[in-house]
Amino acid sequence: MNNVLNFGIPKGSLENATVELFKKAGWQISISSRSYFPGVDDSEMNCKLIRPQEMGKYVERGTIDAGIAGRDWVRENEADVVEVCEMVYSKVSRRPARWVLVVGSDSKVQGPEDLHGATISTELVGFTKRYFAERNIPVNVEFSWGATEAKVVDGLCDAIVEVTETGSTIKANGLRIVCDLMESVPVLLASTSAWADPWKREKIEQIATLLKSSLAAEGMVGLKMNAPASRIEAITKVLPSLKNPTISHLYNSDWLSVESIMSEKEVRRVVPELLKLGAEGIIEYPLNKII
Ligand SMILES: Nc1ncnc2c1ncn2[C@@H]1O[C@H](COP(=O)(O)OP(=O)(O)OP(=O)(O)O)[C@@H](O)[C@H]1O
Ligand SMILES: O=P(O)(O)OC[C@H]1O[C@H](OP(=O)(O)OP(=O)(O)O)[C@H](O)[C@@H]1O
Ligand SMILES: [Mg+2]
Repeated sequence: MNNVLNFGIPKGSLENATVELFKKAGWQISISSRSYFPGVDDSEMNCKLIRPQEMGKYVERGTIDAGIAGRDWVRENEADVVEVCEMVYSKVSRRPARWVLVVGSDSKVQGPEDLHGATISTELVGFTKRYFAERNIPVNVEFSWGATEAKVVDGLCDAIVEVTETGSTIKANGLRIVCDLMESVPVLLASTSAWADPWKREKIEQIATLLKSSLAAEGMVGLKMNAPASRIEAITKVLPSLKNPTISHLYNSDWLSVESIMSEKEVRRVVPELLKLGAEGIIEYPLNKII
């Protein structure tokens, strides 16, 4: 029988971004409506959609070998799992999600200490309780099933602890962020038993490497050009690179070929300088992965 890795894809906010990232990494995951068992074009993998709030629990038990979930929920559940790597992406951006303390715009609260005796509504109850207990601020923390922002608008609570990415929900409800409590990024988790199994560990590491290298390549490009040998010192000085630019000789010529990897944003600054220094035949190409 083939070796198979049981892998959890986070259902909900991180679902589409995770599937897109796997696509860049070389795996086609297809999710059909109402089915919790996505197809994947890898006979060594079985995928299952699991809520990020429960991923840690199932990975800890070994029900699934590995999976991706926000670090916020892994910590909340104090799951005993191996954190293989972190990846910086959220629902719509490549930034961490932020858990923030939020109040109504007319609230006088300026810091957590002003919430002495207050009622705080949140989905992340354990973390919030620990946060205030560590600061000796007595508060009443209530579990929220969602639409949490509405509760502080309505006066159902004094403050909320909520996750934010773009800030649009907080803004749309006219709320104010008091302070940041925690940042969270998706993490690749493995069960201790899968990590101890040489085949599964290698498979998980392969997935981690390819997902991370796909993220690393985003916004990066390669730039290649011909340069007169006499100007090579000046040209390499203006070229950003991962390590050092690659330089090779053009056949039967005293010109050199120079190649370098850089952020796409740097290209518009670098190209005019390269032209002034005598570079010719400049080409820019996209990158799929940086390993
Ligand atoms: N824009 C975002 N909104 C909410 N959670 C996000 C966002 N970006 C990343 N996350 C992460 O996604 C995980 C929460 O996923 P979940 O699917 O529960 O989000 P949700 O939008 O609250 O789901 P639901 O639609 O069921 O309320 C957390 O780990 C959180 O840090
Ligand atoms: O900062 P933003 O980009 O606006 O994203 C954050 C919002 O997205 C999530 O809401 P969700 O869609 O899960 O609704 P819910 O409150 O009903 O869970 C989260 O709970 C915030 O409300
Ligand atoms: Mg939600």
